[in-house]
Amino acid sequence: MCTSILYTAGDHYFGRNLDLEVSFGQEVVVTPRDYPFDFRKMPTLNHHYAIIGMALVKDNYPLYFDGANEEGLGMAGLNFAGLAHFSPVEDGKDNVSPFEFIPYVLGQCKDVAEAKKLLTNLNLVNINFSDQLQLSPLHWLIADRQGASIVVESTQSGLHVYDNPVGVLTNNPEFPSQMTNLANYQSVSPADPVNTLMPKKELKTYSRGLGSHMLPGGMDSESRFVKECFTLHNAPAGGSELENVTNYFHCLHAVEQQKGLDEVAPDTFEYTIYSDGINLATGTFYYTTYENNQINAVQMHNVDLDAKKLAQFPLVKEQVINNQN
Ligand SMILES: C[C@H](CCC(=O)NCC(=O)O)[C@H]1CC[C@H]2[C@@H]3[C@H](O)C[C@@H]4C[C@H](O)CC[C@]4(C)[C@H]3CC[C@]12C
Repeated sequence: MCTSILYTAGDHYFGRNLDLEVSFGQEVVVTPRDYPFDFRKMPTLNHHYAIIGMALVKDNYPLYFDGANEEGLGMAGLNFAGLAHFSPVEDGKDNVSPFEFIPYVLGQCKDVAEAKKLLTNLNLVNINFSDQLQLSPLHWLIADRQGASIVVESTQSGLHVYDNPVGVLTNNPEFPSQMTNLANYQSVSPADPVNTLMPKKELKTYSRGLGSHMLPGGMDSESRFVKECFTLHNAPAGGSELENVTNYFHCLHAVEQQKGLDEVAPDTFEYTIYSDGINLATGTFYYTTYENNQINAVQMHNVDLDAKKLAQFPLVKEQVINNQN
């Protein structure tokens, strides 16, 4: 499972938890402006916006899991198993495979409004990257540095682009169903509850935090969607980049999966392999890994964005303990 968010605190911060039982060997990858993006059915993009994000580089092709471009448009692919449907190539359509979708959008669009325009003739097609790396059943969260966000889902009933008023995406069910389910949790609150159960009787509160007693806490995607909406929309805005980044990672880590809690096969557990976030205004990309709670950063503009080669930063996976004596 995965969770992706857009946190607003002066600047906008975008990223995700990647929850899975196996690692693909992903790293932080910057694709400079003149690094050609070849597409199977669309013309090559020889010049495009530079992109920073988490990717697996295969045969010199950056297979992005999530990322953002130099204009502050971000995008993340999350599992949408059993519901994602990718079609055959159709003449007259913009035929793009899911593995090309992040470079296709981030390479050309500076904000959500431009992305929406680009998507009007899109057909997400069932073309594998290779026999070894077949299509993943994904849906996507796209967000920009003005705070707009949309969800893109390609299902049996066609391509759907939804405005996302909450800035959160997890996995199944479809986005509109997740939004409908939220209504069940409207009374969840950081404040003490008001006794509407028996208004004329006194009920003593026995604990702090009772306003969130009904908040779901399961690993499943519906529970994480509700929990993250509550966490994100009650998170304070910090007064500095350091405070904002700290708050941002608390929001993501609130729904992280620890090893041992989500068994996907006998004795095999999905866990939060990494959490990442980019300040969409400055291009600083931050991440933590399961093994290393320290926040690491790669600043996109410290890389030569006119270079000819990809810039690759292997993840720092070693735990760092600040020994005080
Ligand atoms: C499985 C995860 C999504 C995490 C998630 O939701 N997990 C588990 C669950 O819910 O079951 C997705 C997100 C991005 C995906 C990768 C990217 O799309 C890039 C690449 C695309 C190729 O078609 C397949 C491999 C490859 C490398 C994908 C493998 C599966 C990834 C890593």
